[in-house]
Amino acid sequence: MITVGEILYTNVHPFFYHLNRGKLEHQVSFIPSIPAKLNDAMAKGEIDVGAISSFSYAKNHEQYVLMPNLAVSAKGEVRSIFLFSKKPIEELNGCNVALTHSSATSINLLKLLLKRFYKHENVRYETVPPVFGDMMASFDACLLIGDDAIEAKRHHGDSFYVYDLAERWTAFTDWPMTFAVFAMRKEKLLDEPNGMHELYTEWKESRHKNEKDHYAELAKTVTNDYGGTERFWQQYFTNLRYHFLEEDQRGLLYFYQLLHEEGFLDQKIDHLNVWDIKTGIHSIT
Ligand SMILES: C=C(O[C@@H]1C=C(C(=O)O)C=C[C@H]1O)C(=O)O
Repeated sequence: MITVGEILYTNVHPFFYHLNRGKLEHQVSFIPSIPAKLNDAMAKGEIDVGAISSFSYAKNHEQYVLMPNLAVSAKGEVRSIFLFSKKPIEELNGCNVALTHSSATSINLLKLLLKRFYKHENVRYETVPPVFGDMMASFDACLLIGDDAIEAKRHHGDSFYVYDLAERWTAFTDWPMTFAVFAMRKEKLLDEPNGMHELYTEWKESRHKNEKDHYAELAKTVTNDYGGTERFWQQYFTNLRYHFLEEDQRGLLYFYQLLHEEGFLDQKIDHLNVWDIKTGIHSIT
């Protein structure tokens, strides 16, 4: 049996929407949750495979192997990871910032951007539940991700300064940002290569079906479930990068390098361990 983490955010729907759950049922069980919980469960070995925060991969890379060519990345705007602020971002030194408890990558990306590129040495961060009203009642700014961020922007986007973190990252570095990667626990891959292969094929197939109709059907379903317009969701999915191309991988390694330089990541990560279906695990530098 393979235990699979399923992020409860719309941004990973392209991989899950057309999944043939009936076919996988006999060998796979799904655990739906927010990224931070799935990161922890995966680190503890309670989950064997799934999309996790790219930051969490860095922390536990010795235990993990990445599935090739699957990720959630953006070059420029991501449209679902926002810093909402009462002041312009340039003036946040000395301020209090609330961080959503559901993220790992974006909270570290925010800390990195503020320290490295805005030269803010003195920002106080607190991790709290993603409740926009509570966050803005007690803090100068707050970071939300996923559907929480989309909803807050929809309702409060005009009342605050709003910064898209991927847009900021690409503006400063020219690289894409990868928020989620598909990681497997190494020992499970060795035990169940066929089951992993089947899952991998299903995720790719689901993504392919969504790309084929330009996310039209998915956008319709998501609009019914979450509101917004079909046009918004179709553009949202089309804008995201789901193929973890070489440029995405290099951008991710650059992110890890800067995190290490600024003291947000103890380990120096200069390669990614990626599964090659034919030859086993190989290293990308
Ligand atoms: C694109 C997004 O990426 C998500 C952000 C994550 C993080 O910050 O740790 C983790 C998983 C991703 O699904 C989003 O939430 O909007």
